[in-house]
Amino acid sequence: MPAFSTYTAGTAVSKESDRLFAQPLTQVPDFAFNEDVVRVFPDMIKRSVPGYPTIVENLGVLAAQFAQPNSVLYDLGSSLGAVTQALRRHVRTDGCRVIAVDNSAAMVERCREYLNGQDSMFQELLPVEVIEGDILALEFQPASVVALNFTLQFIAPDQRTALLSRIRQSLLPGGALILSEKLRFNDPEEHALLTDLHVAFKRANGYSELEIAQKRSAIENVMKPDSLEEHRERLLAAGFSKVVPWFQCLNFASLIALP
Ligand SMILES: C[S@@+](CC[C@H](N)C(=O)[O-])C[C@H]1O[C@@H](n2cnc3c(N)ncnc32)[C@H](O)[C@@H]1O
Ligand SMILES: O=C(O)C(=O)C[C@]1(C(=O)O)C=C[C@@H](O)C=C1
Repeated sequence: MPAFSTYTAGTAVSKESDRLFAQPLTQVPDFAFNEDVVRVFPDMIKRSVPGYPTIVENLGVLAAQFAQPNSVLYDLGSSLGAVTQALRRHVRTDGCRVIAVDNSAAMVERCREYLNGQDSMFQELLPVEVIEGDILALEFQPASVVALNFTLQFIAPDQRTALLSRIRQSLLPGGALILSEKLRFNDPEEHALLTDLHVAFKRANGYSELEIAQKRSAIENVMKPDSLEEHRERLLAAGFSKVVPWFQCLNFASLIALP
């Protein structure tokens, strides 16, 4: 029986602990957002990403400032819909609707269950459509808020500028892209210090040295972080006019990019 907790507004999400990398593996497979990850994802992301709950909740607060009447709010790489739920808690602008997109069938299936549960319990929530698909192939509608919460780092580096350009073109005046990412640092000492501190964060959250090492090798081929400078340059090259970091905890940060 899966364990459940009431996480947000009465919607039950799995509270199964992440033990995926606890046993020695003869060969560590590349990390994938599959059924096994979906089962433990709320626990995994909270224990792995410093500041994650603060980023998600405040993403809703920021979005409420940029939401324009009768526009779309995108949650790209929505996983189980944590950002979508924060948008629903905070955005009160007339006529807004959320489009959540993820290319993991397992994530999308579970996300729809959570959101349907919310819909049946509460009236007057922003309408949400959950699409199973590749954000690189998405036809964007005019949008006032686009959230990429720890998703761009999983997109092939040579595809990132084109995606951000298409997002920029879809953004309405007064809107914003909110981009959260793991960072790397050009200064080797700064990189080593913040990487060590991130390992200390994981250890303090109950991960063993084996779990930390096996997760690192699972993820290194599929997740390619950029530096803050690379993000800024790429966003400006994609047509954004201003890039404002609003949060950093160790090697994880979130930026506001204005059209
Ligand atoms: C770290 S998770 C995002 C976490 C989520 N935004 C949150 O705040 O809880 C990255 C997600 O991006 C999705 N993803 C990766 N590449 C994608 C793509 N090309 N199109 C759509 N979704 C993608 C993955 O399936 C995964 O669910
Ligand atoms: O850097 C790590 O070790 C991470 O686990 C980071 C990260 C992320 O930033 O998305 C990677 C995959 C998991 O989905 C959760 C967290």
